[in-house]
Amino acid sequence: LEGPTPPKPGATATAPAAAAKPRVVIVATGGTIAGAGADAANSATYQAAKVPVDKLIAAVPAIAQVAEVRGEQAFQIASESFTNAQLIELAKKVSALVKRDDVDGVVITHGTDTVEETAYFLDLVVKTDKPIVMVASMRPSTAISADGALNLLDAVTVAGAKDARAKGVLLTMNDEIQAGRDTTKRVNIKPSAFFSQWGPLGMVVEGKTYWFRAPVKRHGTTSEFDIDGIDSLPEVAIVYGSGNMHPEPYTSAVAGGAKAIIHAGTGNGSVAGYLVDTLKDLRSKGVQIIRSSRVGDGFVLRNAEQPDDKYDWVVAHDLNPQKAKILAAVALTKTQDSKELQRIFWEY
Ligand SMILES: NC(=O)CC[C@H](N)C(=O)O
Repeated sequence: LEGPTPPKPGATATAPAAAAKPRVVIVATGGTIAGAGADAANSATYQAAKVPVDKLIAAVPAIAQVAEVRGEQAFQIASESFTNAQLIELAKKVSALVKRDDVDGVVITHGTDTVEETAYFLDLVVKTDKPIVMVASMRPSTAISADGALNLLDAVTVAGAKDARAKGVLLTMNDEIQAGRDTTKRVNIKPSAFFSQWGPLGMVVEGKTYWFRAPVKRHGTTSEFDIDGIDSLPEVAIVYGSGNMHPEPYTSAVAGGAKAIIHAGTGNGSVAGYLVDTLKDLRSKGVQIIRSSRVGDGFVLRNAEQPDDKYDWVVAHDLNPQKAKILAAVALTKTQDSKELQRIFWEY
């Protein structure tokens, strides 16, 4: 019988090197994931944006097994208070981080209320294939069955995963990996708050990613937009459709500086007959009219319900009003041409 090959004379035995852990930066912005309540029974009554990032990381020791992490406190706010100025500041910070050789991925802790807007904004303007993963929670850290700790661990896992590269900005919550472009807050009181009509991209379970689909819309390195060249965003207003409307919400939005109006229309982005002249008039003054829908799912068809070609209006494709607002603002930094705007709404 042959035994193991004896080492060659002069060779030194070395232990196999431990695989280097991915280096992930956690950029904290506030929200419920950093929230604290008076009592463990307070799952919905608490103050958001209280716990600093280093404490969030220290509360999940398992993170150290998954990645080498460090935290940066960008803001400490509830996400409904995000303005364009903060969106731009955050995107520039993330853009600088992903350019560094010592950063493999970025996690952003955020409030759930507008995380879908921030996720889509970063998806459009940060030119990178490195994973950028949004994370949030529905229960504050002090609550029984708080969801933030596992969500954060999962987000770091995804941000450090090679197979998460080039998939656009992601959102990791409730074991699911959602596309930042598609995902939207659908339930305002349960940990299963986020949903995409096209389904999650994958799941993260016990430190492993499992993928089922990939985004086809332009994002990251395939996007024509770059935060490094954007210093401000134009005003875009959303007007919510219902029965018995009046023109003033549209006209006063424009008087307040809106360069585009997202019509969150009924059904397939329909417009009340008595409002059509108001919208045509605003378009003739240079305001972009973009038809989205107050219905959560589906997509608005061009020239269905209203003759968009004739009126020179744009349709928001499958983007809900708040996502359409983000894309319109980003697109208007580059073009004022409605045909270009429509092309962008098909491609992103
Ligand atoms: N679950 C949450 O994060 C909501 C808290 C708060 N309104 C925010 O969006 O920051």
